[in-house]
Amino acid sequence: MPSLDASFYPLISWFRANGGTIDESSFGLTTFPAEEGGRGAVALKDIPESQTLFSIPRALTLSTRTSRLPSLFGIDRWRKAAPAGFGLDKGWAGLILCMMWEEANHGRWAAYLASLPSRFDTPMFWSEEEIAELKGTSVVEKLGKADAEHEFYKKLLPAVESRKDLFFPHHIPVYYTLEKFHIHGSRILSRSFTVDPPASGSGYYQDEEASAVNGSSHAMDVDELSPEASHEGSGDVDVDTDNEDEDEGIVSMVPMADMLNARYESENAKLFYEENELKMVSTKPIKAGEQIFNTYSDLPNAELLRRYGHVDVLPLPAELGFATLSSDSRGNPGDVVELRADIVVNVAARSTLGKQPDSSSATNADATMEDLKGRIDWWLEMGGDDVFVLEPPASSLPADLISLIRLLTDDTEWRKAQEKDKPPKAKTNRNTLTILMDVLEQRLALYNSTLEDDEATLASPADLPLRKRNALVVRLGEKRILYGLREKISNELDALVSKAGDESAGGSKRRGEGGNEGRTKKQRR
Ligand SMILES: C[S@@+](CC[C@H](N)C(=O)[O-])C[C@H]1O[C@@H](n2cnc3c(N)ncnc32)[C@H](O)[C@@H]1O
Repeated sequence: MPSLDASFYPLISWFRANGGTIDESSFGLTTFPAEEGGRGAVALKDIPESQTLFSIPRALTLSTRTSRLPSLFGIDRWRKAAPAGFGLDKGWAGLILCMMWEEANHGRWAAYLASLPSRFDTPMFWSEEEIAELKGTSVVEKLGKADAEHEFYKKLLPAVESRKDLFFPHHIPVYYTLEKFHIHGSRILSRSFTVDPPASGSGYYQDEEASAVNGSSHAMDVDELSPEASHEGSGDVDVDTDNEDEDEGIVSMVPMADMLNARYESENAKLFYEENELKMVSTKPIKAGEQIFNTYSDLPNAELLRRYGHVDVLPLPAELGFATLSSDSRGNPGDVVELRADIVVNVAARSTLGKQPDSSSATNADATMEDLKGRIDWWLEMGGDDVFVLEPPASSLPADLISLIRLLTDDTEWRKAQEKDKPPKAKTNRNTLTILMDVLEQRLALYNSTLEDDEATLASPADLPLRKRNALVVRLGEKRILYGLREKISNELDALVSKAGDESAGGSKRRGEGGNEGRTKKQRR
């Protein structure tokens, strides 16, 4: 069993002194090896299902509702957009400012904030060279570093500078810096929960008197637990979390609940809420010595890395169809690949031009692009997506991707779609599959390395730094899906070709199975 670590005592004693309760005979904090999450929670004895491991008074969660700052600042100026106010109830700037202020003034959450990490392995903190390792993955586009800096300079700093009585000038270079903004933002991204308000609707912004009351637990005897508070897996720095509505869930830091690590399909505890407190409850029996996990909805590695700074590496079930060239087939079974529609449009344009007698003419190219632009605008107007999610090969291909390919490459389908006001059905034929193969090649071309390269690097990981290794694991997972899909589509094409051969030998050729394009053999990346 992992040893219990005295470094957790300040957090635990602060938690208990402020009304938190812990079943200390069952629940302990400890430090696991880094690849198992580092600091985390452990079962000290066999725990049955539905046992409360600890409880947190709502008043001890840290949010713009529980911090005194918004009411001291003035709710109107906090909420109103510039120039009348600072729009601090939108996004995470308000919560970040509360965290900065509580830290600067050694407020109620000082011991909790001091216990949180200040160093992160999320790509937000990576160097350019490290970020380059992620080229081709969806992580790069979603970093949101520029948006975060904009929030800091345009919203948070002006609010700070407007109130010298609340934000002392000598605190500014220490607590209200861009670096601190990123640190608190990353703490929110990796640890916060969205907590619904109590049914009574009380406790919106705290006034001074209310928050002066220590957050003692008014434990209620409630047999039935309400739905769980959701882990803030969904939030982004740039997501608009409009907290105007008092019924809406609010992004909150939840001490103790955020000490639990996550692992694919390993969740054994969940956070539930009652009127006055939140409770972490076991959702299955946990054996003494096992880690207690609260998992954020089995995310793919790209998202785990972007939000939390870690990746899951587990055996990949063969039936999911991930391609592997080596004997080591480990990764995250929940991986997916994002595919942008512009790749599909470019491949469709090439295919259309290729069929024209004078494919090199600039006039033809312009006309083709103009036509495709009309089709894609129509697609978006009809609510079509501009990013598709490719799942492991055992799952079916996204129906909307097939539909878009038909819309872009088949004039009859395009005409029918407009007549019926409905995108084409997701039926595959030789033409769609050939285009899909090309799309997969183009998607693979976005990476700097091949599956072979990555597997070879991972096979000799001796001095692979953690960030490089995590980037490689993300790339590898995505490529294993793309290679697997390419194999699957190639087999489907082969089957169609031989079926068409048989039928033409037998004299009957089915409609729709004999596109003009021959199948082009691509060089494997
Ligand atoms: C909610 S906190 C859990 C407590 C955290 N381990 C700590 O030391 O404070 C989430 C963070 O823990 C780490 N983590 C969680 N699950 C992990 C896992 N399976 N492998 C590696 N790190 C993990 C990541 O750094 C993540 O951002």
